[in-house]
Amino acid sequence: MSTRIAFLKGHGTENDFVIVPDPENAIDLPPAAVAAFCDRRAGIGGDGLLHVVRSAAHPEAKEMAAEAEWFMDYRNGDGSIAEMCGNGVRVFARYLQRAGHVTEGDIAVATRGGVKRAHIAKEGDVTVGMGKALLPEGDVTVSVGERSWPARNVNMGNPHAVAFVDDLGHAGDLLAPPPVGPASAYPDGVNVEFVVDRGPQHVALRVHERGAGETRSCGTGACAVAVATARRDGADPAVTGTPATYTVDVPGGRLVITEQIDGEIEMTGPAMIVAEGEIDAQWLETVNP
Ligand SMILES: N[C@@H](CCC[C@H](N)C(=O)O)C(=O)O
Repeated sequence: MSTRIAFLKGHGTENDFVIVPDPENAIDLPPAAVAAFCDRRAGIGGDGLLHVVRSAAHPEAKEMAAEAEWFMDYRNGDGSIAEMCGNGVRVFARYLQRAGHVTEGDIAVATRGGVKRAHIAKEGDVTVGMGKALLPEGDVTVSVGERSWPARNVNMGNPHAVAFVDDLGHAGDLLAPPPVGPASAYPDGVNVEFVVDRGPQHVALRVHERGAGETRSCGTGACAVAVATARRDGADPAVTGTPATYTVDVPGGRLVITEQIDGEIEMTGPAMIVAEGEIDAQWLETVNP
């Protein structure tokens, strides 16, 4: 691993990320190094890591290079790879703007879940086109201790189980991944959202993220929740011919999600960069000798 690595720290509704700019994909980032960077006590700390690479320089993104110059090589805090990260895309767009790679307005970002388009607003919010939700058939159940709930299986590029509960406290401490069944519904693991109503088209959630634990927000999770809640409410924009907008409160703030009549989902919320620095070379040696 190179001995001088610059990093930044950013968050979107307190879903926080270590950002590692590496345009030419020259930095070796094995899972153990990612986990060390994201460690909140012995590292920098983050729910995940945004490896910023030119699409043309990354084997998984080359084919998207004509459409999107930059690839978000997203890693969960435990070092595992995920297909998509909604808050991550917003923070990624904010980073590209801050670094001067793009200006305010519309930009494209390559992700493992395809090319996403983000709009950077003057006021500070970033809106991202999240694509369409898939709602696989089949009953899913989420359990915490003695309680269990039926859940909705929603795929936003990454897998989610959305459970409506009476009280977010019923989700308990969420120190461990809540069991979700049947396991065959989620061969690669799952992100779990617990949801309560707050008012008309307004809900609140808690989330246990695959590869990160309980986090303060999850953008793909908020989209999954908005779609699951809309269907529960009998609102399917493709059928009603009216877009459905839901406000989703997360422990770290608020996201606004709109599903258009063609099924395309847009998510709007804040995205900030909070710090930048350089990884200490000696520490790096202990992480990845
Ligand atoms: N926090 C993210 C989701 C990150 C990936 C997730 N943990 C997974 O493994 O699928 C978001 O904002 O969407």
